Amino acid sequence: MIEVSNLTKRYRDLTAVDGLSFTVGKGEVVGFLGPNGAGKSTTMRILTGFLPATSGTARVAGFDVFEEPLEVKRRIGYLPESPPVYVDLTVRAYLRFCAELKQLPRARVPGEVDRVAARTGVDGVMDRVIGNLSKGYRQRVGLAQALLGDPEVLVLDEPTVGLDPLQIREVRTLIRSLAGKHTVILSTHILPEVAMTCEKVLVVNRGRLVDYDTLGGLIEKHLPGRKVTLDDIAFLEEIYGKLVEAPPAGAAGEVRP
Ligand SMILES: Nc1ncnc2c1ncn2[C@@H]1O[C@H](COP(=O)(O)OP(=O)(O)OP(=O)(O)O)[C@@H](O)[C@H]1O
Repeated sequence: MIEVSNLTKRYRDLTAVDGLSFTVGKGEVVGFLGPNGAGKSTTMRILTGFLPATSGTARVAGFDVFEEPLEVKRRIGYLPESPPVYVDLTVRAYLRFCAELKQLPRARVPGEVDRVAARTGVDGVMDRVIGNLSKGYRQRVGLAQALLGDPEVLVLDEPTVGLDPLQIREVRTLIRSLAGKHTVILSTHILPEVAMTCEKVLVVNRGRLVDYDTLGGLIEKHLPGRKVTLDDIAFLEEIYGKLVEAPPAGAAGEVRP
C-alpha cells in the first residue's frame, strides 16, 4: 500500500531524508520512530504529496505521489504535526470545508462529518469555534478531518500530542480499531504507544533507516534470549536506545528491513 524507494530530501545543505526505502502492506499499522530531526515529518509530508522529494520515489495505493498527487490525496488521510485548523470556524463548518476539499459527494458530507466527529469524540463540540477549544480537542478535530471519506491510508504525525491520558487511551483504541481495513503510519516519541498500537516499527535516524521489523522481530534481533512480553514496555526503550544512540557514521542506512 505504501512503497518508498531510495527517497531523499535535501533542504539546502541539510539532508533530512537520506535514501529511505520501505514498504507498508495493506492493513498494517506501522510506528515511525526516531529522534527529533530524524526526518519523520519530512517523510510523511512527501508521502502525502505536500512536499516534493529531491530524488527517489514514493507510491501510495499504487499511485506515484509526485506524478499523481490528487489520486494519492484522495486515498490518504493526513494529520500533520500542526493541523491547519481554522480558528474562526466552528468544528462542523471546518469538517464540512475539509470534506469539500476532499471532494466528497455533497450528499455524503453531513453523514460523514457526523461519523468522524463521533469516532473522535468531538460530536459534543460541533458548534463551538475551534479557536476556543482546548489543545486536545483541536488535535481530535485534526484527527477527525484525517478520517473524512474513510481513506485507505492514514498518515498521522504524533496523533496523541496534547491529549490528556484519557484521550490518549481513546485515540490509541481508535487507531487500533483502524488496523486491518486501513493502512496506518504514525509517528510518535511515546514508545509505549508503538507497543500498544503498532504491529511493526520503522526506526530512522539522521534521515536513514535504522531498522524496520515487527515488535517480535526487534526483540529477537536486539535482545536475543531475553524473555519479554509486549506488556513489558521497557524492552522497546532498550532497543530504541541501541538503534539510535550514536550508530557508526554511514552504517545506519545499511540495515535492511
Ligand atoms: N522547511 C525546512 N527547511 C529547512 N530545514 C528543514 C525544513 N523542514 C525540516 N527541516 C530540517 O530537516 C530535518 C528533519 O526534520 P523533520 O521535521 O522531518 O524531523 P522529525 O523526525 O519529524 O523531527 P521531530 O521528531 O522533532 O518532529 C531537521 O533537521 C529539520 O530542522
